[in-house]
Amino acid sequence: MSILKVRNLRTYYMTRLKESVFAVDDVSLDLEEGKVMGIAGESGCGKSTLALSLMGFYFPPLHYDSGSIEIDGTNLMTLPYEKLRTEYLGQEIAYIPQAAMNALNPTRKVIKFIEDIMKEHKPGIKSDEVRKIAEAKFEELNLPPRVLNAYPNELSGGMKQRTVIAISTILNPRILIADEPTSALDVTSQKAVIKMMRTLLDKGYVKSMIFITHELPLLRHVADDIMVMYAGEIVEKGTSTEVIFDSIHPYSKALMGSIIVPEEGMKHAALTAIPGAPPNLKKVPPGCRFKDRCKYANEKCQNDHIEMRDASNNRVYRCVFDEEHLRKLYNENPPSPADEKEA
Ligand SMILES: Nc1ncnc2c1ncn2[C@@H]1O[C@H](COP(=O)(O)OP(=O)(O)OP(=O)(O)O)[C@@H](O)[C@H]1O
Repeated sequence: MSILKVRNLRTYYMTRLKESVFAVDDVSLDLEEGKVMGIAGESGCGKSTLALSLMGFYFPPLHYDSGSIEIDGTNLMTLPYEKLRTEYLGQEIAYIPQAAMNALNPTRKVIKFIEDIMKEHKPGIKSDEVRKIAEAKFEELNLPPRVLNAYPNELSGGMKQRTVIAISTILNPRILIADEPTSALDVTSQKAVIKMMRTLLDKGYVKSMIFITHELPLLRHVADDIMVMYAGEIVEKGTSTEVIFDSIHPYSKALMGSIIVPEEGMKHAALTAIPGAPPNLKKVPPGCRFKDRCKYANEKCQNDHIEMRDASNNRVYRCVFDEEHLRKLYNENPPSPADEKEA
């Protein structure tokens, strides 16, 4: 069953020079109950903007253009912001922004952040009741209760990030959107964060999750399904195993080839940089947005807007070539470092 249903969402930044930057362009997705959806793409592809847009955070310079965001059939875009804030945000859908752990006010104890959230949503709740709920939740999540009395800068990076996740999910939101929750952490802390996020799902505190990262391979341990984003658009959707080990779109392939730390099952893959940079979204080029970096691009890729197309196993991707042709291209001319297209 789909908890979150997004259709043809378009959102944009209006710059001071009155230029529109469509950072989320015609994005559709279905988030199923019990599932983790990974969103991967290079920096600047629109992942964080998608997260902000899903939360209804339309504050200048970010604006809504068109499309729908439905939770259980209610289109969030039709709700007054106050209703969205009090009835949906934090309870139905919660968001952990990038680098949230470094944004905690260092002069307040952890329990105070939890009190603020709980008192906002349950006016009249007593402080000792908040503490009881927080202690029980922290125990379930394997966080020592002493953390509640700590100041943020008394915690290690990994512990601080797990604490931020515990604070953000104190109201048991059905959908959790985590933006790069493991970046800037060492491998051990990354694993602890991922384990905790799995615990939140397994224990039913959170029903579904969106996990945003620029490290596509990391999603192998986290996500059930993956969407790859490029220049504001989704370019491929499939199960985690399919997208990681058998990607169809040339960009997903390139992203997988550019991993720095080879992991189990990928150790023999050649390391390739993706030449060039994503296009400037102020002036989106016609045709395929990846064409200038794609070694397989030809004249078909130059002009028309490229639509999503179906592939085997209910997968979808955005390319002029059909799946069979792409696989043939990969066989004949593998995406290898030796013949990278010049930027
Ligand atoms: N305040 C802003 N005003 C104008 N353009 C913006 C603004 N914030 C982001 N953008 C542009 O929107 C596009 C998408 O940015 P976004 O931060 O969503 O990408 P991202 O994939 O999350 O990257 P990162 O991983 O670096 O956060 C980029 O082209 C970026 O330059």
